[in-house]
Amino acid sequence: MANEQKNIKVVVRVRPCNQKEELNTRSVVEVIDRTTLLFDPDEEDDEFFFRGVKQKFRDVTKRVNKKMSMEFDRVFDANAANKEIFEECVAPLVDSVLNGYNCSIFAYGATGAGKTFTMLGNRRCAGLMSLTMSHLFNKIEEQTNGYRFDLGVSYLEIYNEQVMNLLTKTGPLKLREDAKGVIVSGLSLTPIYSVEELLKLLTLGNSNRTQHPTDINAESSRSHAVFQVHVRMTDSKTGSKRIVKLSMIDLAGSERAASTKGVKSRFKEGASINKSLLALGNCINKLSDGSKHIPYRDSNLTRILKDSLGGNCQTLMVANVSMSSLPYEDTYNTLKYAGRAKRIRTTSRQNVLKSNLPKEFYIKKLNELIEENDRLKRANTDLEHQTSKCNTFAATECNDWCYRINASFSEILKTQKTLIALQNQTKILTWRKSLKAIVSGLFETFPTAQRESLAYISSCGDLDKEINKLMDKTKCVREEFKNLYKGWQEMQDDVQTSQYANTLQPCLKNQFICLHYAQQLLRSEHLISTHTELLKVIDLSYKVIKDAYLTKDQRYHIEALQQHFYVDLLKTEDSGQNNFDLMLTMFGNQNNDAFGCEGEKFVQIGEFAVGDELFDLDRLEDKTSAGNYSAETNGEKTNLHKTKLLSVQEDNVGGNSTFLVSPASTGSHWEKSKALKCKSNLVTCVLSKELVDISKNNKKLNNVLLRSKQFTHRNLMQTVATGLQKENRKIVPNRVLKNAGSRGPRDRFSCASLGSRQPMRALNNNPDGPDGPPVRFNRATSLRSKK
Ligand SMILES: Nc1ncnc2c1ncn2[C@@H]1O[C@H](COP(=O)(O)OP(=O)(O)OP(=O)(O)O)[C@@H](O)[C@H]1O
Repeated sequence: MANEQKNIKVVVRVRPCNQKEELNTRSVVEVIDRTTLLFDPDEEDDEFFFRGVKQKFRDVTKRVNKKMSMEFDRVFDANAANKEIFEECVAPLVDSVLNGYNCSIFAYGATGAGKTFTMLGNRRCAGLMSLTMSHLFNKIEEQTNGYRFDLGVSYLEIYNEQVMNLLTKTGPLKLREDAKGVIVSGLSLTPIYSVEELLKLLTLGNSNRTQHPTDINAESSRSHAVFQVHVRMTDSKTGSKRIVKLSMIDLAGSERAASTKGVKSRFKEGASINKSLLALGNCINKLSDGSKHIPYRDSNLTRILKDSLGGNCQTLMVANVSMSSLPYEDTYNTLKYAGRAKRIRTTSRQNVLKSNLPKEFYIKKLNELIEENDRLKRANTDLEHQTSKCNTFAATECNDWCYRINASFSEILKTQKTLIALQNQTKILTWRKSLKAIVSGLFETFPTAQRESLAYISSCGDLDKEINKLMDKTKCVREEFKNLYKGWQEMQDDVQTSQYANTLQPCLKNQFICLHYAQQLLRSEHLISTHTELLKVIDLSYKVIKDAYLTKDQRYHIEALQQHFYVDLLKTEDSGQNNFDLMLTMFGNQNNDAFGCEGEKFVQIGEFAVGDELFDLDRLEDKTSAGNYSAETNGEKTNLHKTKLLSVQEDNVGGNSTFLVSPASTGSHWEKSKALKCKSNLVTCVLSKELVDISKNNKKLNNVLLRSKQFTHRNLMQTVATGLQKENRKIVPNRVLKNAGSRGPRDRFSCASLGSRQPMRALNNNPDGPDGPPVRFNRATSLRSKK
């Protein structure tokens, strides 16, 4: 067991002046801070006057102030209460007692300095003894370390060098010394079980204590009182015991012989007290000097305090002083001794009392300990196993993160799908609304188109109401979407700060890519649905126009167009784009007032504000185009206004229509194929049955024309003309004019002029224009060829 070397802890307690001291005295102790005091400081009114004149120098007849600064473990000023001293200085000693260390607390000081007040207190204020015992009992009750506690107390006084038992009022008792220390012969311990019992014993002992009034203290204790608590701690497992001693000593106050006032018994008392205190002072001096021989045997007081001062003990000395200048010398001596006592070192060690148990007990104990050791080894293995599982735990935690990310993204995905579907639906309905307006316009312009128009209008229903409904829903879903996005961002932040950030980043990235592809998919679905809607409208418009507006001839041509390419065209994969072009070809090329709308207006029917979708949803709809719908091909936007391949222009009400090829198609493969189709249309029109019946050669001629690589208006007309001439020549050569260089009435190829039965002369009158020769078809020729 390690020995613990410690200095005696010395605290100074300054008591306030009593009534007597308050008059004509000054304070000789000034507390500077918690550990420092100044003894005999300068007086404030230390001024010296000579013949009424203030002198620079002091009164030489006056004593010089000591102004001694002294340091202690703690200095309590006149305002300090017993409880404060207890909590700061004594309570830690109680803990030491329960840990097996002997402890002593003794109050030192001159008579009337406040020793008894500190140790015993009074009716209003409990002293250190009762406070300590209460605390000790409380601590014992709290103890759960398998010890059983037995307490016994003794209360002695040393009066005139005689040791008396204050509890039994017996004595004098003899002191004996053995290897364990000083023993009071015939002293029996009184067992106690509660604080109340203890306080009763203390009161009893105090009442038995010798007290006599002195000059300074009316209730001066004329004896040294030693209160000892013996604590026996028994380990309930091993049966080992330890006995610890807590001593609390209230010393008698030193006094001058003069204060005995010549009373013999008081004089003897005082001499005895002074002798014992002198012995105590000597012991303190020797101990602090480190002397080997300590004169403990000089008095019974020092014999009893032997253990507390220089033995196996943790000691607290409370040096009591008055702040008054009356007991100046006593205060000085007390402080001087206290300062010396501070240097004393005690060696304390834990007290253990081995019990005389039989060998079998230790064998049994050893076996138990071996078992315990095995059990702890197993527990250790379990713990190691659990530690290795921590990695599994990390994996589980990481999985939880992944699950959270997946859940969050699937929610976003779902909501995004709903949101885009709602937007698409709204867009389609907005289209429909605009188309309804157009169809209504058609209906006004062409009353004959009533049936188709009305059917369409009635099929549309209350679009405004439906659109509003959808927009409300969209608003809600968008809000939901925003919240989800916010949650996602928070989760992303959490991921960044988590310890699995590196592992989870790819997971986040993957989910984001998935989201992006889902957007693309929805986008194409959206385009398909809008194309389908557009097809419907084209079809309807076509019917309306055909029935209401075109002449018989034109209707025939349109039908032919429809038969030969329009229907096929609609079936092709890129039908959306082509139909759109066709639509514009038919209606949007030039301002067509007849339809009650402009091409541009027509294009804008898809106007729809997309809004501020998240996750780059805004890319799905180009905001810069202000929501104008336009079909896209490979991400390349086609300008619908410029895609004009073929236009139908009204020539006259009588049915003479002119078909012309727009010079717009050059460049890309797609554009060329469009041009080719237009050429094909034209050729089909030119060779239509009504104009010239060359059915047998129709296919052949058709091929010839289509092989032509010249797409210009002029070249195409030339090719057609030449081709027809050749065909005519083959059939009836002499009836077809070789010189087909004359121009038509207009600067373009006129099917109408071919169809009408105008005299050839009239046609030939026209000089050759830059656009090529006019071609004449002789109906009679064609009829003959048929035969
Ligand atoms: N800190 C204090 N605050 C207030 N009063 C005090 C204080 N200390 C002592 N007194 C009072 O001073 C008087 C003397 O105190 P006390 O009896 O404790 O002195 P003592 O040192 O025990 O003297 P003696 O050695 O003669 O027994 C008592 O009336 C006590 O109430």
